[in-house]
Amino acid sequence: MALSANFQKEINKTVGFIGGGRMAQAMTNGFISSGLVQAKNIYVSDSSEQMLEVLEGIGVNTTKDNKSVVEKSDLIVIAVKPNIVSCVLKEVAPVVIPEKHLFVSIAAGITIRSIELNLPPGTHVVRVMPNTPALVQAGASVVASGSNAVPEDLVLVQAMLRTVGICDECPEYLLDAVTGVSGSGPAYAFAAIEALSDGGVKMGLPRELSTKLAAQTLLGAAKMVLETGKHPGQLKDEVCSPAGTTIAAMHVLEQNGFRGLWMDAVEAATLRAKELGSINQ
Ligand SMILES: NC(=O)C1=CN([C@@H]2O[C@H](COP(=O)(O)OP(=O)(O)OC[C@H]3O[C@@H](n4cnc5c(N)ncnc54)[C@H](OP(=O)(O)O)[C@@H]3O)[C@@H](O)[C@H]2O)C=CC1
Ligand SMILES: O=C(O)[C@@H]1CCC=N1
Repeated sequence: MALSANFQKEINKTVGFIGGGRMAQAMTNGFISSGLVQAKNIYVSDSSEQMLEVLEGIGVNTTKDNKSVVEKSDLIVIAVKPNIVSCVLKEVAPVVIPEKHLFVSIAAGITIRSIELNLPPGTHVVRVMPNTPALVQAGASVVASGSNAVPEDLVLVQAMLRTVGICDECPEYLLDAVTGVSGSGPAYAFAAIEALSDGGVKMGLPRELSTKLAAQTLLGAAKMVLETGKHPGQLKDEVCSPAGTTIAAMHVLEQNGFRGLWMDAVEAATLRAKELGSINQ
């Protein structure tokens, strides 16, 4: 399985983003650099002047007018915070043409049902949980189909997301758990890299070297899991020499609840996604 995406043929669609923050920028940069969509065919709206300036630097079309993004786009990504999704959908609903537009929501926790209820009947909706490594074409996304979406919609959205990483499909009820693993997961990995680097600095390594070694080590380990198909436990065993250095370190990690901590973290993020869905109908 490929860790990162390949260059793709350009799609003949205009793509809109409502909300031009961190995730929209990761996706637009990924789409443009993979050759999937030209910057001139991307329309982004954001309420922040500062954000619009950053987006102009990428070369995409920018505006403060959410409705004009819908009018100019075939596919519209809803990339605002979960608590304002319904407000934004109500605002643009009058200009939505159900036979033309495909709505793609990346908002954590927000259900397809609540999105569909805020749009004209029959509007095609796909819900996605992406992650920020899309910026460097090493993203992980999972898609779930709305009740009016047709197979071609899912094929299109998956093809787009595969230009910025891997993309799988699952039933919607699993998307909150996906959020807990891969949506929020980059933050856990960044914290792990920082902590590994701190350990190196504590033992005398210069910071720059220590961070580089920590990041490359997580990247290499992740590549081995994806490319060898071996169970991560087996790969871990292959590093642990009898009475060696690694098993001594693993003992410390296990004594301090390392695995339980990561599982608790995924559970907390999943439950928070469910909560966001129930309070933002
Ligand atoms: N960041 C991540 O790693 C991931 C995020 N997501 C989801 O993506 C969505 C966006 O997250 P993220 O990119 O981090 O958020 P950001 O806050 O970085 O971006 C959202 C942007 O939308 C702007 N905005 C606020 N109100 C409006 C409005 N009415 N119309 C247009 N734009 C508006 C915000 O401006 P202002 O700041 O001025 O309010 C901000 O610039 C969320 O729903 C999140 O759950 C999903 C996967 C991963
Ligand atoms: O923290 C959040 O709510 C968003 C969703 C997944 C990653 N970031």
